[in-house]
Amino acid sequence: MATKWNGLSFMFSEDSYMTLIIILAITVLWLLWSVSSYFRDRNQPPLPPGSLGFPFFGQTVEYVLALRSADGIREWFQKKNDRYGPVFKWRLWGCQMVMMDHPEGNQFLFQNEGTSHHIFWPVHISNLFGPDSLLTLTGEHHKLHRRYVNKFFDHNSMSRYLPEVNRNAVRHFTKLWQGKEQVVAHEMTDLYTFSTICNLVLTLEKGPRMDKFLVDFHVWAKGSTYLPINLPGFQYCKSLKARKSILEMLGELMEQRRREIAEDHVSEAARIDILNNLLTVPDDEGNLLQDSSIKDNLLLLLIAGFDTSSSVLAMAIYYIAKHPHVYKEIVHEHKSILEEKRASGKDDDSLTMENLSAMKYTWKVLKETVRLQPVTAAGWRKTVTNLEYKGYYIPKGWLLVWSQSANYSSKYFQDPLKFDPSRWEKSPPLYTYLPFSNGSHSCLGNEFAKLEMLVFIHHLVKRYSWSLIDPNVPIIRDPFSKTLDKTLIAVKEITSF
Ligand code: HEM
Repeated sequence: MATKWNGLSFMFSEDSYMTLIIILAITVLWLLWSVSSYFRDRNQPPLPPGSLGFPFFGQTVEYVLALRSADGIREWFQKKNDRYGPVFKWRLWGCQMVMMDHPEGNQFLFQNEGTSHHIFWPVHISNLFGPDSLLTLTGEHHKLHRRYVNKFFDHNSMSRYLPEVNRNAVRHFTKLWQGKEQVVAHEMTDLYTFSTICNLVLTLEKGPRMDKFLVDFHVWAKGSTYLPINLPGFQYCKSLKARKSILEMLGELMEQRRREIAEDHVSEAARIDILNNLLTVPDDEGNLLQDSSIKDNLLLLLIAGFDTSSSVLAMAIYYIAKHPHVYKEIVHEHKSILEEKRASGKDDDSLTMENLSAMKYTWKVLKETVRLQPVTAAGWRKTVTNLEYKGYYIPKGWLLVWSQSANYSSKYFQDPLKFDPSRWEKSPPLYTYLPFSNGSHSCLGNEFAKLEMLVFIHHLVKRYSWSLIDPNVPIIRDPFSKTLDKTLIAVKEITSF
């Protein structure tokens, strides 16, 4: 009885009144929210069709699995498109998203960037890039930083970088390909693009430091496509550790360069590299970037300029081998360039910007490669206001998604799964083909990527013919496209070209 009395007295104690008030307040708030959303729903257009799936996870698992191959991701988008139409909602890593259509949706997304929406990355990905990276910055901060870094990627800069990229390519083939009968081409393109970007960004020569960098970058890159579990043994945790190790090395290189600048000992090549520019050239407001910002952006340039171009080059080698008429046409183009050079008295390995401009067919081959094997399958922006698009309501905080799925649509590309560089004689409608994205976060290094890829193909075609060891090898994504055998090829040296 005493216990029962004690229990009742507890029920009517001060604490219990507080509990009752909190429960009542929550109930009233919930009722208010329900009533307001009832009226809001009646007055507002509907949400886009589609399914958000399970709370938090939504379609995360199926999407991450689909990302493992270009076919997988193409089929995933196609399935959704067939079921719901080109604009649909879904959920990834706890974020509600709306897929935009082609080309109007993409145009809307890129043209209104910074007003109704801005760049967004899930926390686990922005932690890999860092808070000061161009890829994660938004608004005025991004504009200022981008304008600044862009100075080092304009057309004039390209002609300054060309001789060094060319020297690096020649060195690459002389040191790593000579005397070989078989080559793992993707490993080679990794080494080429990595040494090229290390040269451009840091003037870092081949050696133990570059080898350690390369290992860390491979580990880092995988982090974005695995479950973000930061526990020992999990890929994501390894990728964060790799980031830390890369930043430490960048810190050491910055200190070393600062000493060289102070002692006026900077080499000719290093004077034009990105590190030197970031350490010495002030921005429009007369300031130098802070160290954390320099490190995040050096890391971004190294990562953005390495795996991406390497994957495109390795896949181009694969497609060229599979299409002998494409190989023939490329050979013809590069022979003509060399004949012209010889006619003007130049018979060496040097290349000019004019020579690169003459590589029109090679560029079509690379464009066609990246159409079928895009580097980025999709990207997103976060809405900062409620939106209405094509009769649908998109709430503030949801994500808008642009994708490369138009690359596989017969609406824009005839026989879309066929590798056909000649299709690039005509351009597709604006905002359908977006290999380098668009808008304020579009690829900053696209001109450089074009330059280094054309240089590589030129020296490859001049020196070797090649064939695939396994023409039926499957293509996967990890995180970028590659064949399962990393494009294993048999190579034959060409004695006169
Ligand atoms: C074939 C090679 C490449 C492809 C296909 C490619 C593609 C892309 C794409 C699609 C984006 C935008 C992502 C988005 O909008 O969400 C991007 C951003 C970026 N890329 Fe590239 N990229 C390539 C090579 C390079 C190279 C060589 C560099 C550097 C030298 C580079 C530097 C950057 C940077 C700095 C950004 C971020 C720009 C910003 O957020 O303001 N990329 N790239």
